[in-house]
Amino acid sequence: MAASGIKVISPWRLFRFVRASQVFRIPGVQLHTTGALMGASVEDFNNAKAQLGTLKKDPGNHVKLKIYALFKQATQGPCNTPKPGMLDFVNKAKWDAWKSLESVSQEEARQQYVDLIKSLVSAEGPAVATPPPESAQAFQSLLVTTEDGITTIRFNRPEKKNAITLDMYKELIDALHHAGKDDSVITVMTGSGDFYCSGNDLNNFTGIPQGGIEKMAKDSGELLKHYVKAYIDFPKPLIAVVNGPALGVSVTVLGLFDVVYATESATFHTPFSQLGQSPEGCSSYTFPKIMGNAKASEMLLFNKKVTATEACNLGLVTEVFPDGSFQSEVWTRLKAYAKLPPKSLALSKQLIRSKEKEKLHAVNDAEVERLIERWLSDECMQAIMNFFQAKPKL
Ligand SMILES: CCCCC/C=C/CC(=O)SCCNC(=O)CCNC(=O)[C@H](O)C(C)(C)COP(=O)(O)OP(=O)(O)OC[C@H]1O[C@@H](n2cnc3c(N)ncnc32)[C@H](O)[C@@H]1OP(=O)(O)O
Repeated sequence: MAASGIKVISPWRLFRFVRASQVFRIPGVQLHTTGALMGASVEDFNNAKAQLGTLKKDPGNHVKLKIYALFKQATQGPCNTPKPGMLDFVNKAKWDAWKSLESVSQEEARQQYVDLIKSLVSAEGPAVATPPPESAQAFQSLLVTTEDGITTIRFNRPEKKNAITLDMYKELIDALHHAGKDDSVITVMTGSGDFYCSGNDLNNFTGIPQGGIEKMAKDSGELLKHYVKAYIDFPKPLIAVVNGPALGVSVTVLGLFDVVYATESATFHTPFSQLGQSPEGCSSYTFPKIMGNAKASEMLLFNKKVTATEACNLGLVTEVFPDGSFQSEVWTRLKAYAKLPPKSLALSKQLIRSKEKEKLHAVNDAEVERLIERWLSDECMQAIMNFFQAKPKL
């Protein structure tokens, strides 16, 4: 169907509705037939063909078949190709549609084609200027784009190694909610620059706001809970493209992703005890489940930094790619994933997740409760002061 600029999908769905009737009456679309005798010019016909590509709504297979048949009839005259076999549903449906127009002249078919496209365009209402992408409008510290069925959420503070500020947590929650509802098939998280993300921005705990330090800890706890909840409840496949070192909360939530791809030089580090803190992102549950208690304890209690290959052997990372070909190999693969049937993907993910959603929410609540205490502890305050005074690298 390349010539008519349309694609017919799902042989089974097509078979079901085309089998019943070859009469094209299209509900919801009023045909403004200007009369076959007047005849549309070749220019009108070409314009209509171009307009077809601008339709925002999928007109459905029934209409697409009609468009196809009119296009063939207008450009080639009556159907003159052998009838496809009964089991070749798509080609049989197309052939039947074209064949059913054999008594229509080419000129008349051209006019009907033009009228049909006009009707579809006017059914969509007046053209509205496309707003700039939400990323450009709304987000300060993220780059969010949707292309080829993939919504990409990119941490975008490379000068601070993509550390997550309080505002950035809010932006990430918004971006995830939006991605969960948009028409993309998969969602990808990645980082700008040489880091994936250096975790919580330690400045989040340095200013003492009105209401005192207890209120700050409580508010941060609420924010963290919502942040992690956005991952637990995320309805579509969520894929991390770990382009460099990852720290703290950016590592712990990886246990809530469906797939994690990492470049060879990436590292994974959760230095909680070093910072006087405790695990979050449901890692106190997901890490032992993924890698076993002993290995999880090395990471979550004893601050062990693991390489991408080690993280892959532990089951936290799905696959590791050479640094040189990481981006091209991963994005080629993601583009192919985004062509899979979206509903099937989302429903399969939800089946997997639904078994333990309740558990994950309970773990999130418990982790946040513990962290609120930790943030008020001398151990934690001392660790943060040390970072800003001596700037020891983790
Ligand atoms: C709502 C609240 C929820 C809280 C949830 C809790 C989560 C827990 C965690 O996430 S724990 C992990 C916290 N992260 C860290 O402790 C990392 C601290 N940073 C470092 O150790 C190093 O900066 C580094 C190893 C990430 C990178 O070292 P490198 O030498 O390559 O680069 P610089 O140190 O020069 O970094 C460039 C500038 O970026 C600033 N920066 C980097 N990470 C953070 C961070 N997490 N918080 C604050 N600032 C960070 C760094 O200070 C440099 O800034 P400067 O140019 O102004 O000096």
